[in-house]
Amino acid sequence: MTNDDVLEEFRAAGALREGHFVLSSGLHSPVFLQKNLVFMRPERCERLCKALADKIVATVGHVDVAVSPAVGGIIPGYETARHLNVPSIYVEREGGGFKFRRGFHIEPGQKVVMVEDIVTTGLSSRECIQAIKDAGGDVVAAACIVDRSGGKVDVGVPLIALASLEVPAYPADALPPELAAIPIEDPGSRRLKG
Ligand SMILES: O=P(O)(O)OC[C@H]1O[C@H](OP(=O)(O)OP(=O)(O)O)[C@H](O)[C@@H]1O
Ligand SMILES: O=C(O)c1cc(=O)[nH]c(=O)[nH]1
Ligand SMILES: [Mg+2]
Repeated sequence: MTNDDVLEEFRAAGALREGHFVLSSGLHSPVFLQKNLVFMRPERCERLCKALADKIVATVGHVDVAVSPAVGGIIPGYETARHLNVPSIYVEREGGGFKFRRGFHIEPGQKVVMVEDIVTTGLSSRECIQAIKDAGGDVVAAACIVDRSGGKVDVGVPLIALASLEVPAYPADALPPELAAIPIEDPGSRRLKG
């Protein structure tokens, strides 16, 4: 799948949103990829994740397990694991950091691919990779559907992105005036309170 093919799945699902969004990292952006509107269609999710699984195998060969960061990573992690024919587990936020819960665990030395939905600064990916390493896993690669950094982020392991885009994102104190004039949406789960 090309970058355009991937973007077309987002466009056709109404998932390429324009406005004023605060991202998981705290950066502000005029564009948001509302991946859930893509993943809610099993056939779209399957096309993207099969292509991602093929790219993972072509890049690093066999892995033992796929691990994703909740919430956004769970569905693409599961679907990618299905095409890799490996188990799919996830970490979730507890007291700020990512933790394995629900009986999920890593066998010592297992080869892990960390599967994210969207990468912007790579912060969530790095946090997830650290949790996998702390649990004894050997993280051979990270993978994502869209890398919004255009290949610039460093997550400490090779990052396999199905599509790579450069999307503008600004610190809160450096907003262009046309963005500052639009009301803010905060669509992610990082700042959700119980
Ligand atoms: O590369 P980063 O700067 O970390 O940004 C990308 C992360 O942001 C989103 O998650 P978010 O924390 O918004 O919650 P969600 O998974 O529930 O959407 C997305 O799912 C990635 O995990
Ligand atoms: O950086 C993010 O939080 C982010 C960006 C994006 O386009 N989509 C998303 O789900 N998260
Ligand atoms: Mg996420």
